[in-house]
This record gives sequence, structure tokens and C-alpha cells, in this order.
Amino acid sequence: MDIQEWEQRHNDAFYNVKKALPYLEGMFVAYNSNIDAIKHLTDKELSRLIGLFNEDNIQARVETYPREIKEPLDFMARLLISMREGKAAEIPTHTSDTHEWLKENLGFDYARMGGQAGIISNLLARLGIKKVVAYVPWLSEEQAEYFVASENLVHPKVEDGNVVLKPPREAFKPGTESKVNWIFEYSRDMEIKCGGRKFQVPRDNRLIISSRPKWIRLDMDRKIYEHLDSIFPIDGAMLSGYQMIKEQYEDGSTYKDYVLHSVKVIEKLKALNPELRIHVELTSIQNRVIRKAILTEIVAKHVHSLGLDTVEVANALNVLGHEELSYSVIRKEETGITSLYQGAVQLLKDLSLERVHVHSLGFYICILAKGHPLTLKEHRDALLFSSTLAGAKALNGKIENLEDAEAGLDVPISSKGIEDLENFRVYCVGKKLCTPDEFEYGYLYGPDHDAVLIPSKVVDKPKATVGIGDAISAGAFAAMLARMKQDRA
Ligand SMILES: Nc1ncnc2c1ncn2[C@@H]1O[C@H](COP(=O)(O)OP(=O)(O)O)[C@@H](O)[C@H]1O
Ligand SMILES: O=P(O)(O)OC[C@H]1O[C@](O)(CO)[C@@H](O)[C@@H]1O
Ligand SMILES: [Mg+2]
Repeated sequence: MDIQEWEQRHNDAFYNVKKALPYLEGMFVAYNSNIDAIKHLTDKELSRLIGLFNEDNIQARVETYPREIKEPLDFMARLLISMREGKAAEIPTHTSDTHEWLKENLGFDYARMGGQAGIISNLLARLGIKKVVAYVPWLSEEQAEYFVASENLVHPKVEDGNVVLKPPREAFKPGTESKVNWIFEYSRDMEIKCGGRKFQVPRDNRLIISSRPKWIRLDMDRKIYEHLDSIFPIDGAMLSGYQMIKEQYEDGSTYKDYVLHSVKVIEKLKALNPELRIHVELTSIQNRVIRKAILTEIVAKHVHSLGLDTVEVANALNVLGHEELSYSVIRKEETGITSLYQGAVQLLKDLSLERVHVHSLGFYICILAKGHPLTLKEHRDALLFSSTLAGAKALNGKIENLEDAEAGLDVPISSKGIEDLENFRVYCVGKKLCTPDEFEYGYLYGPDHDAVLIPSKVVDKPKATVGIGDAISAGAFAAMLARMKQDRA
């Protein structure tokens, strides 16, 4: 693969997508937003934290692999597990004890918009999309301040029995508490010594402690559901936050009730615009019952497009019964990309999707059901556009507008990503997914699916990594929809 050719394609794609975006009437984005308290961990801070515990106790807790943060020791254990493998993870906590302990013993560097829906709403608004309707069931006054204050970003509000669209600052529910997550960003090559063991962090990544206070409900306000037509016209919906759903609730309801409500919302959105396309953005979901329910009850058959990272592909395959494939995806060796591709194809089939967009560090893979409305070139433009967004966000830590996004064009394409794709060429040509020439374009033609592969832009020393995947998925999905509208205009 010729890197110069791909740089040029990034440029062409950016301007093609920029021309298409104004064709979008609107996007609906729900459910989860929170305030991210971000802490960039240094070696010194980490060893000070470890020093607050008995190191043998930390090791012992690491062995139990806690799936929930009940006390600071659980946090220490999951932080070391995440750093040891350089793997992103998001762990729920249902009490504020750890929040208090972290405020006392560590503090954070800065607070920012968090949550897939929060990050995606702000990004789409900053790209100048005509109308972005954000919906956060737990919108607090403080949280409302983290949304872009621009006239194209609105939030539904119940007024005199009706639903009107207001700036988030005028749509919050008084008295709602804020949901604050802790994000621990760590860098490649950090040295960790604990319990007589020593290791180096293999890549930049982050651990998320997701606060799940008991009052949180992943549900749509009744009145807003009844007047859902008031958010239209919209061309697409990006939904996320289902990881908030719990198995049991104090009032006797269970996750089945919230899954049912979530599906009703999706069905009503599609009834109000049969052309509507719906995308779900995943995150790491520790509870396997919930992870399976989200995939098989909400995503499968109801949703068109799924966005996820490589770890989430492995985790999804695992609960869908493909343990072997899941393991080979997570093993990340030379055959990593082949397994990742096979895994993404498996998800498209198992979940009856039109589109599965996987983002990895250095390349993206997008699997498409046959008959998808756009050409592979138009899909490739959408992915290349999102790669430029990722570059800009990693470089500057934010994207305020399309001009900021353009800065991403100066970020070099990852040579490791090119190398990973080159390792995949033999498999593709061997399986007759493409001729050697077609591989140069990044187009694959399967028996029951097509695919687009692109090498992506990677910043060597990123400002922060949290939320880049959300930006990639949002940029590509919006660009794809815009192209569909432009082609029909
Ligand atoms: N330094 C970087 N430069 C460019 N892209 C990056 C960088 N670090 C991470 N990314 C991209 O961001 C993605 C992270 O996605 P994900 O794990 O879903 O994070 P989040 O859900 O927090 O957005 C990676 O798959 C990669 O494509
Ligand atoms: O599951 P939660 O608590 O909504 O948190 C989602 C987390 O994932 C992110 O949206 C990144 O994808 C963070 O900003 C946020 O803290
Ligand atoms: Mg993600």
C-alpha cells in the first residue's frame, strides 16, 4: 500500500465529505453523557498510589479480576491490569466512596464532556451539522454546561405538556445530580513496580471508572417518547449508554424492562422516518448478561450500524458464543487483523446489521451488507474523513470546528497500520476477496458482504485518547449519511 496515495485519498475525502455534510437535516444522539474527570497519571503519582496499599493485597485483588469497583483496592487492581496490557477498560462503581477517596488522594487535571452521546453531540454540532438533537435522561444543570452552546445543538424539554427543543442550558432537570466518571490516561513506556513485579506499559490508553448512581435509568421520558415527532426531521440516530442498564432494580424491575423500552424508542424513530439509519456505539461492558442482551435484543434486527474497538469486538464475540474467534482477536498477533476481520463479519451476520465499523490503532475495517446504498468509494471517503478527525482530536485534544478538523490532514498515516494491512493482503487475495489491485484501493468483495479497509492517522504523543473512538464512529456515520442524502438530492 502506497502511503502517499493514501495521504492524497485522505485529502480528497475530507473535501468530498465537507461538501456533503450540509445535506444532513439533523441527527439524534442519546443517551449517556457525564462529566469526565481526567487524570494523566505520571510514574511518580502511580508509585505514590501503590504506596497507599499493601502490595500483596493489590496482587491478590488483581487475581480476583473485580468487575465492579466497590473499594479503592478494586480500582488499584483494575488500573494495574489495564496498564499491564495497555488495554482500555471501563469499570462501573455504584457508590461514591471511591470518588471521595480519589478526590482526597489524587485529584484530577481537568473536567471535560464525557459519555458517547455527550462527546458525539458536541462533535457533530462542531462539524456544523444543521441540527443535532441530544437527549440525556439525567441532564443536570452542571452537565448542561458541557454541551456546545451553539444554535444547532438542542435538547428536548417538556413544557405545558408539549415537547420543545431548547439549548441544553435551558433544558436541564433542576435538582438532578451530575454523573462524574474518572478517566486515568496513561502513557506507553511507563514503568510499574508492584508486589516484586515490574512491567512497562505497552501503549497509551486509559481506564474509566464509570459512576452508576442508583438513581440512573437508561430510559426515555414518557412525554418525550409520546412527542418524539418533535425532534424531526432527522436522518440518523446515534445511540449509546445501554451499558448503564442493570440486571435488577430495587423496585423489582429488571433489565428486560429497559431493553423493551429501548427497542420501542428505536421502533418509533424508524416509524417516524423509514429512511432513518440507526447506529449504536459500544463501550466495554463488564456485565456479560447485559452485554449479551444489548447485542441480541437491542442491536440485532433493530439497528443498522455498530461502532466498536478491537477489544469490544472480542468481548462481543465471546458472549455470542464464538470463544475461539474472540480469543484470536484479543491475542493481537500477526493474525490479529485476519481474526478481527472475520470477527466483524461474524457480528454483521449474527446481529443482522448493514454495517460494522471497527476502529483499531492504525487502521479501520468497515463491513457492509450487500446492497448497501453507497459505493465502496463513498464508504471509504467516510472512513478517511473520520481518520482525519481522529488525527485532529489526538493532536489537539479537541475539535472546535471543521477548520480544526482539517489540521488532522497533517497527521501522518500510521506506518504500523500500513504494515498490519499488508499482512492481511495475502489472506484477502487468497480468499478471492479482491485482486491484488483491488486491495490497493482497500475494497473487499465477500460472498455475502463487502468491506472497506483504510490505514489511519496516528499521533505519536496524543493529548488524550478518551473519546477518539466516539469521534471516529460519529464522523464516519455522519459522513456516510450525508453522502446518501447528497446522492439523492
Ligand atoms: N494517538 C492516537 N492517534 C490517532 N488515533 C488514536 C490514537 N489513540 C487512539 N486512537 C484511536 O482511538 C480509538 C479508541 O477507540 P475507543 O477504545 O473506542 O475509545 P473511546 O471509546 O474512548 O473513544 C482507537 O481504536 C484508535 O483508532
Ligand atoms: O458508561 P458511561 O458511564 O456512560 O461512560 C462512558 C465513558 O466512555 C466515554 O464516553 C469514552 O467513550 C467516556 O467519555 C465516558 O467516561
Ligand atoms: Mg469507544
